[in-house]
Amino acid sequence: MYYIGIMSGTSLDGIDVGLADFSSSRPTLVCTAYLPYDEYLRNQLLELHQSGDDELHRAAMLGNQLSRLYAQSVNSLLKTNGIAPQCIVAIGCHGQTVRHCPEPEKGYTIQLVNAALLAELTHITVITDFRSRDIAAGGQGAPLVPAFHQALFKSTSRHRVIVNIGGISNITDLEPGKTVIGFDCGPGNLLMDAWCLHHTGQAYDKNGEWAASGQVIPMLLEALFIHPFFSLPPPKSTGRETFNMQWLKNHLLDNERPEDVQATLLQLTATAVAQSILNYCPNFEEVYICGGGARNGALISQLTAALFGKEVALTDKLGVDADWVEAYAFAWLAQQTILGLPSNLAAVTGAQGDRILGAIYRA
Ligand SMILES: Nc1ncnc2c1ncn2[C@@H]1O[C@H](COP(=O)(O)OP(=O)(O)OP(=O)(O)O)[C@@H](O)[C@H]1O
Ligand SMILES: CC(=O)N[C@H]1[C@@H]2OC[C@@H](O2)[C@@H](O)[C@@H]1O[C@H](C)C(=O)O
Repeated sequence: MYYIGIMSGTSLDGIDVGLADFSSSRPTLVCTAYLPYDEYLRNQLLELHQSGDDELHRAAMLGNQLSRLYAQSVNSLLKTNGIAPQCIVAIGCHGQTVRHCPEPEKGYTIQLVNAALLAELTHITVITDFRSRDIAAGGQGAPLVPAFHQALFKSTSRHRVIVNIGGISNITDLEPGKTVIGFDCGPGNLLMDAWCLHHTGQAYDKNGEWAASGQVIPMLLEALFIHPFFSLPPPKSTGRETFNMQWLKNHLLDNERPEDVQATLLQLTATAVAQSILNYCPNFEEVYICGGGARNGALISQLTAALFGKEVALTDKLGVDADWVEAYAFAWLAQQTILGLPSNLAAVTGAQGDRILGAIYRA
């Protein structure tokens, strides 16, 4: 029996679907699919990150549209691989984050998805809304993948750090014999993506080549790092509310060369991740990267340099393709919910305790 994980993350690039088998002591990712968002959908989602006219209706319509795309991705993955829907215990569907506000008292987080519709269209049990329970228990509701990193990647002898570089970047510290910690470091790719799109028309800077053609602007880098999120101790999580194009523009003089700004943004991501590791995982031995940022060679070089040349590899080396860790994680989170097991780590999110996450929509 299998589980499916669906992740559509803060990069707003598209939908990752992974089908996993947890039935043996060695879990496997059986097959995967990716469906990119078109520009119109991406822009509609971006607009919903701020208040605007008739936003409840627009949010509901986008939840429906996303769920149809999720269902299409799942159904075609099953068809292509000759797997019947009855073989899937549940789908863990993250949804599309459009607001994340984990502050005490007014805490909430919104991931768009119509899970009822997804269950109808796939005939499979759907689990969603993984973050709300953790927030209700006083936590950040994010990051949630550290529990999965622990389950899959923890070693009894080597001190590993797992780094996810998606729209936002986050780390998980897997020190043998110690409680797992993890938190969001700051921007991953989202500022680089937005700047690149604005100046080159490309959705992202392939392999960081454009950034590598520029020079870091030290004063801009320093100004960006003044944001209090970077020095805030964990638990902490963030999103597009905090790091967005407007925030970047507030720091620009408008006479910078675009490629120099891109180089600075790449350095911002690399340094934010490196500082997080050096400050909170000082005895680390190995760093493994996942998420789309793993495909940015220039970023990985800067990160490696900032970590004084310590070993930095992709999670591929641990047996999981860097592109699929998050979708795999949501399949695992779905299994935790079905088994009635907690899947937040209170030490990571700051919740009052471990909680069973997710809302279940039965097939
Ligand atoms: N070849 C590449 N070169 C440079 N960057 C890349 C490459 N491939 C992907 N990326 C970057 O990775 C991003 C997608 O990453 P990913 O799929 O991990 O994001 P996500 O799921 O939205 O993230 P999260 O939820 O963790 O914030 C793209 O928007 C792009 O910035
Ligand atoms: C609110 C939200 O959607 N947060 C995402 C985002 O993308 C990366 C980082 O910020 C992480 O905190 C989280 O996603 C992953 C899947 C997590 O919860 O671990």
